[in-house]
Amino acid sequence: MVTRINPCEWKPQGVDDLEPNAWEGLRENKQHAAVLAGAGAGKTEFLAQKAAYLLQTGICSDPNRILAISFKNDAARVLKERVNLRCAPEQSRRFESFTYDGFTKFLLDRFRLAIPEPYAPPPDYNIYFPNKGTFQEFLNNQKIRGVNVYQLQKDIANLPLPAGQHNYLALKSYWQCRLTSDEVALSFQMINRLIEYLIRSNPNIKHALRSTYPFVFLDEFQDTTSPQYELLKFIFLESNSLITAVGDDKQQIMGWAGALPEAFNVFNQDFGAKNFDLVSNWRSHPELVSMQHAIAQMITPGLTQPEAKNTKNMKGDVAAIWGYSDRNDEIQGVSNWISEQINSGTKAHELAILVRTHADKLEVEIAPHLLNKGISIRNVARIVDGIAIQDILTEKLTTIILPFLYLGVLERSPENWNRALISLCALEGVDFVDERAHSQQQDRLQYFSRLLRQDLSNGNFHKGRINPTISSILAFLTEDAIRSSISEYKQDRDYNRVLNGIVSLLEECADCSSSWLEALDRFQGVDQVPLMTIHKSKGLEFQTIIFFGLDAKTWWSLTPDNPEELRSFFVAFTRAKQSTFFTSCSQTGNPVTWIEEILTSVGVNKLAGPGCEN
Ligand SMILES: Nc1ncnc2c1ncn2[C@@H]1O[C@H](COP(=O)(O)OP(=O)(O)OP(=O)(O)O)[C@@H](O)[C@H]1O
Repeated sequence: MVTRINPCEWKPQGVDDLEPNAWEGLRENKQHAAVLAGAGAGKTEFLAQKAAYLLQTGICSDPNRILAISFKNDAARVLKERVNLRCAPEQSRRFESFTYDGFTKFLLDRFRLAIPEPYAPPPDYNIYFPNKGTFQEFLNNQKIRGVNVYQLQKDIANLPLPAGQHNYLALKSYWQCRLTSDEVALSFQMINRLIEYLIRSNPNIKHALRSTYPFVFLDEFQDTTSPQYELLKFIFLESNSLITAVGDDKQQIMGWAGALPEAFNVFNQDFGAKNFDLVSNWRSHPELVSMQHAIAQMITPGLTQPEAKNTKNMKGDVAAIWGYSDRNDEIQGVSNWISEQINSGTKAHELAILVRTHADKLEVEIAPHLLNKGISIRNVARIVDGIAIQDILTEKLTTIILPFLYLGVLERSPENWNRALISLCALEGVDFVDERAHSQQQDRLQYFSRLLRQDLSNGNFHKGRINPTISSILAFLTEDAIRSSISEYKQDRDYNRVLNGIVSLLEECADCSSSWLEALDRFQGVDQVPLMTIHKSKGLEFQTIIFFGLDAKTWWSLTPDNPEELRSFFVAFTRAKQSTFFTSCSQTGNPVTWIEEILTSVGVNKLAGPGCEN
């Protein structure tokens, strides 16, 4: 039996301390809480600590669970991992971390048959991502005239089912076509509506959710869409479940995708939440924090500057706009600068290149220059065998397989051992209080990792070994157990897509490595310069950020009256722990003068870019 910690004696793990407001927010378990904080304030860390607090003290006791909903797959995975590593397995298995779409899909797969007819989709439904063209095509095919495509798109996402009650033929017909076609495909917006209908029609499901999850965490709350928020409100308002919403209004960058305006105000009004403002910045050092604050003030005037907790550990400029007049000079100059940084000891994966859009175009331009210097770049959005690298890395199947591969390569690796054992016990349904069953699984793991080490000995380094080794891991864990416990993998197509992606990416990495360890590290992006769009960089952090293309053509919409774009700029700026650089090339576009002026006023100067100083 795991011993409970007295709440007064509980201490945070992995960090020395929390700031006073974070402590208060963590201990708040009588009222809903809204934790508002700037970039790098430790919002995600706060949720991981709060989960550990609730589970380890028994405030969230068996069989109750914590439901955590994050915005991105990797945020959901990181949160889950932190809780796994800090809590006993019996506790951490009661922490369920989903993305919003993952949560609604999980409910759909579980309760599909309870959706009133004719809305229950078949078990092998697909997920699809419609765009304007898809809706237009539908209207054309159905010969429906006079319907605005955008309005139809909005109504599908917002109007409750059954569709006929709105006396709106196009909407009803859209649902009918989708649900009766040979291959049923649903968007996540449609799944949201189906779940709302499911719960409205089955009050017992609502009660079950309320009693299963007395604690609900919402990360990056500022980007929750209206239908997502309405569904959560419908399930949890006026229940005993306590919601902790964390976020930062200044980082709302999903307005175009329907993010709820004034999300925190709406939440406060509906739920009467108590507010906790975090005032530290643990990520960046004081000079960078002051610079970031100038932009934060433009988004929300009157803000107090956060207290920077990180220290500066580098010489030279911490931020600058690097001016170029020629695109080749820009690419060459930045490549040389990156190479110098790596030669002086910076890890390649700590130097990230961000772009507003079209990471693939920049990859084509810059990758050969870096490769000439022995540096690899990783475009996290690149598709490998039908799936983006960033998605492969955050898939649950990857989190299960990877620790086993490391155990086959490393003689001792306690972290990977723990991760592998947690997966094994969870898949075998081992009760963690059953010490005998637990120790049997340890013996099995020990035996199997010995076999894996024979399989992956370096004399055996050949990419042809990857597929059979992964197959043997899956056979050991049994694919059936994996697929029945992870709702996303119920359908062959989804499961195979991920599995093929993992194998192909690992084979690709083995091609440029000289050992298994190098290939596995490479798979994870170690020693490669990450390249991504700002949207993909959300929630991440790096030592240095180089933002390519601060010019009026690339960033035509960065104007003083477009707050969403300014917030995107702010997100990019705040990813850096030590330094942030922007490139601006007159051959690509004119400078964004107004933002350059603001940056200059806080010490971010425009300089000749590396390589053209003379
Ligand atoms: N109490 C703490 N003590 C020391 N380090 C901390 C603490 N809280 C957070 N950190 C570290 O500070 C960094 C930023 O934390 P985190 O990512 O949780 O911030 P955030 O508020 O979610 O950031 P953002 O919204 O900008 O993505 C991380 O490296 C994290 O490990």
